[in-house]
Amino acid sequence: MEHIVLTNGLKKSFKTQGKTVEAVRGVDLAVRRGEVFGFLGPNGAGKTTTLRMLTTLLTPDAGEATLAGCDLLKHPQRLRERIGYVSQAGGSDRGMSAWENLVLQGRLFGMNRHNAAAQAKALILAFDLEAIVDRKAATYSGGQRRRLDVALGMMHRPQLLFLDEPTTGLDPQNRARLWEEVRRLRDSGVTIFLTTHYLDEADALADRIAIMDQGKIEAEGSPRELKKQIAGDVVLLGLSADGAHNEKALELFSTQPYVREASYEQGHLRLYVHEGEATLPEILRLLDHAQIGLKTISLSQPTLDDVFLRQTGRSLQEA
Ligand SMILES: Nc1ncnc2c1ncn2[C@@H]1O[C@H](COP(=O)(O)OP(=O)(O)OP(=O)(O)O)[C@@H](O)[C@H]1O
Repeated sequence: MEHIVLTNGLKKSFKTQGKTVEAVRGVDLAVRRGEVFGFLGPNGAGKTTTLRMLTTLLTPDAGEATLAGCDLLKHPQRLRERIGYVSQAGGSDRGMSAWENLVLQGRLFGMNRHNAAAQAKALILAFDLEAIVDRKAATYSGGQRRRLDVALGMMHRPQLLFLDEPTTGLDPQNRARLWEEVRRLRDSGVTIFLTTHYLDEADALADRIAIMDQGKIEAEGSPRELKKQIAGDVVLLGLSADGAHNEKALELFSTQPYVREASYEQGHLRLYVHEGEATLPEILRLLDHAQIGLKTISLSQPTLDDVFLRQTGRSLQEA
């Protein structure tokens, strides 16, 4: 298996107002060539700091990395030519049109006028920007501007494209459209390294994901593999009981043979069970018997949030 990104023990701390923040505390990542790699984690987990190190914008305190065949520390310049980076803010100049932005970007990467124009034309078609190509970027909708940002990141034909939260702020339609474009880029051979807050996005788009929390990688694998670790179903019980009852309910269910794991948080008892449908009547019977009131009950397949919850004891949505 060829890896396009391999990191070993990457670390970065910041000192502010006499305090040290360990933003990244020894990160090992392996991204395969040609995949969409989703990088997930709550606010402040260290995703952007990792991304900024990998894209040469920040020097690591320790560790090493190889990207697209280049050593991060020894050959940053060569590495920059092989990767693209689309930051959260995007890279377009709003006073210029899509066409001007793209051609300028190509020229900045050392392309001659002819090559820059040819690549700009191809990207305008690929990202469906024909209708607005001569208008100033300041007049674009959020979705149009994002498409231009990604096109700009692709101008110098990178092998590896970093997208930092590409769909934040987009409406569902534009999100779906960008997902399609990311898939098409992947199908054309580009490796995509994507950070996101959205679990459904990582689930739908990423071939493999890494979940980061508090500066460390907590889990890595395909969404399917990760969810398989939590075999079975998740039953979520909304209890109307008070604190003492909740303790009792947790204790009660923890000892049932069909419950693999039970946890309690914010009024909800979460049970990981082998076969949800078959165990529901038994769960209801037990609650009734113990005289514990029930407000809601739901049965679902495990999500990436359940994976995160299991690793960290917190919900990614809430974190
Ligand atoms: N330049 C800096 N100076 C001081 N602290 C920093 C700096 N950059 C990041 N940090 C801190 O490092 C930690 C990790 O931040 P980082 O931006 O990498 O997280 P993130 O996972 O990208 O979060 P988000 O999803 O909110 O963008 C946070 O505690 C943050 O406050």
